[in-house]
Amino acid sequence: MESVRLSVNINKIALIRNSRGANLPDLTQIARDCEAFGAQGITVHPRPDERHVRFDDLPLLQATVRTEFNIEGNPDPRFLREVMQVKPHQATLVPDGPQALTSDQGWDTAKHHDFLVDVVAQLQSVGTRVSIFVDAEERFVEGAKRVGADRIEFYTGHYAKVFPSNPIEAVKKHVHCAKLAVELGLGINAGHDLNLKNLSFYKDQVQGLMEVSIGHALVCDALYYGLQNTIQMYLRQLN
Ligand SMILES: CC(=O)[C@@H](O)[C@H](O)COP(=O)(O)O
Ligand SMILES: NCC(=O)COP(=O)(O)O
Repeated sequence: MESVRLSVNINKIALIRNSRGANLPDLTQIARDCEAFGAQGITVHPRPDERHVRFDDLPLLQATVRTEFNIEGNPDPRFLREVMQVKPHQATLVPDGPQALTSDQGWDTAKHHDFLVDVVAQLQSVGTRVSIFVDAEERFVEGAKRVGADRIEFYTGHYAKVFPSNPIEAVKKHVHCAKLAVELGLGINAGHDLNLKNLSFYKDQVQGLMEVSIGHALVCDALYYGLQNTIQMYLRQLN
């Protein structure tokens, strides 16, 4: 069985860089190093205020990343234009509003059906695989299939909150919806607040999981263990 791929989200590295205005740390070097340390993908999530990764980072990262480049975000006109120019391997559509502190829910794929059909088709027309960020609810998974997505990404923020007190309850809907996604022929990614404590349980329970994207906890762990060790520690959870 293939192991689950680790895509490192480097938004928080960009946040540090932006706090001083110069190019330290160098985001493209970080992406290169993450890959050299074992990351199987690089994820970024440009937001309208560009407080993390900026839109002008995207072409440089596309030229740098040798594994899989995944751009996440709300497909407003600017996001869609920039991502279609860059043509990453994967785009993950996330419904965050412009003021969102961080992602806190997935799409209502029925309510936004027509919009998503259009955006998914546009991105696929330039060769980009499209994943849709959803909560683990049957109706949202079915809706993702209906809009033509290639994959779903399960929002794992709620899982991460409940996991410490009740891991089985926390993962229940994900296990169920993953089976449905596999039946529907959708690939499965997952992310948000995954960490060294909750990752291996999630991976063991959720059959069909292909990829996780992890940023916040991984960057926090790297402050203590260093980036190379930390990436290896996350990879061990996935193998
Ligand atoms: C969709 C998702 O969960 C991630 O893209 C996350 O939102 C990134 O987090 P930050 O932008 O808060 O680092
Ligand atoms: N798609 C989730 C992601 O990229 C990272 O989320 P987090 O680990 O920063 O919470």
